[in-house]
Amino acid sequence: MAFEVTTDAAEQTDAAEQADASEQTARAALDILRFSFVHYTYPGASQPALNGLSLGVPAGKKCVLLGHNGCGKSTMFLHANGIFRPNLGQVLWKGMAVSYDRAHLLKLKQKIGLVFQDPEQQLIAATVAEDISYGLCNQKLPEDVVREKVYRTMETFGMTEWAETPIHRLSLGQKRRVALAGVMVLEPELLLLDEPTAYLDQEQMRNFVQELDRIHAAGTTILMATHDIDLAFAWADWVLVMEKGKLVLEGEPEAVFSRRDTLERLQLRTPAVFDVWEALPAALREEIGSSRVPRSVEELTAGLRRIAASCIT
Ligand SMILES: Nc1ncnc2c1ncn2[C@@H]1O[C@H](COP(=O)(O)OP(=O)(O)OP(=O)(O)O)[C@@H](O)[C@H]1O
Repeated sequence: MAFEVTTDAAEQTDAAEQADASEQTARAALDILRFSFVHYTYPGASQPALNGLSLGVPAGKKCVLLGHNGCGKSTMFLHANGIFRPNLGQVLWKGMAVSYDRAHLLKLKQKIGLVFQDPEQQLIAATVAEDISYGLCNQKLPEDVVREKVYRTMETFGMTEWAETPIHRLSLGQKRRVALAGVMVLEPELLLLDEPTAYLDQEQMRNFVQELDRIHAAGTTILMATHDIDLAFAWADWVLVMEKGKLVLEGEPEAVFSRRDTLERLQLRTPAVFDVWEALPAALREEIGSSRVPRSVEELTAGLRRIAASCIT
């Protein structure tokens, strides 16, 4: 199901409004993070970056955040873990309004890990091991605990051999992985990733997505901002779409990408596999036998190969 978010009351009947409201209330209880009517304008800017943003991140899901350049995705992330404070409205963590005193913010930053778009913004220490230990040292943990956690994380991320490597010697893909490891070492409950796959090659992208799936399987909710529509469709189980600082559409991937009119208006394309699937004759789709649209070209090709094989035998 996809929910199109409209602020025009005239577009909604009373009954639909009531159904929407109870649906929203029920869903809000399942959200790990919630934005409630958040407004934010950068100092000196003429337009708001967040313009009454209300959205929820459902606990336990793999979520993507889509939207045109400048629609407010990064600004939303900076509000999520308290780096920015709304001019108006509220950010809620597990149903509780975020409190902006130092002690609470420090705790919030452990629970909500943010990986920036540009790893250079995040990596500050001289070597990989030092960088991964940075957040733990800030928590003033005993040295042996820090060492153990850093080693375990480097092992999980397959980077023990880089421990003493200077950060500036790493490739972009490697820097991205170190930045992710530096956030994951703090064991956040929610991981926010700002365009993590931009400029990665196919192999790096596959490895990165596998790492995310492992992180998610271990119990972390993930919200990834991306411009990669095919990745969004293949990976996510919940999709949020923003426009001009507001949420305009949300739902399961198939439902969201069925809203062609809305997506066209937002100048967002549909996933390639979605278009190919819709162009196939209904009989062929039935024969492939999937109860849902295949999530990737590989999945669709596997279905077509199965049919081709059964025709030959
Ligand atoms: N430091 C800043 N000062 C003033 N305006 C800013 C600043 N950072 C962002 N903005 C403006 O705020 C709006 C939202 O920007 P934001 O970076 O959050 O968008 P985005 O959706 O993450 O974009 P992209 O997809 O290009 O990364 C844009 O209009 C942008 O120009």
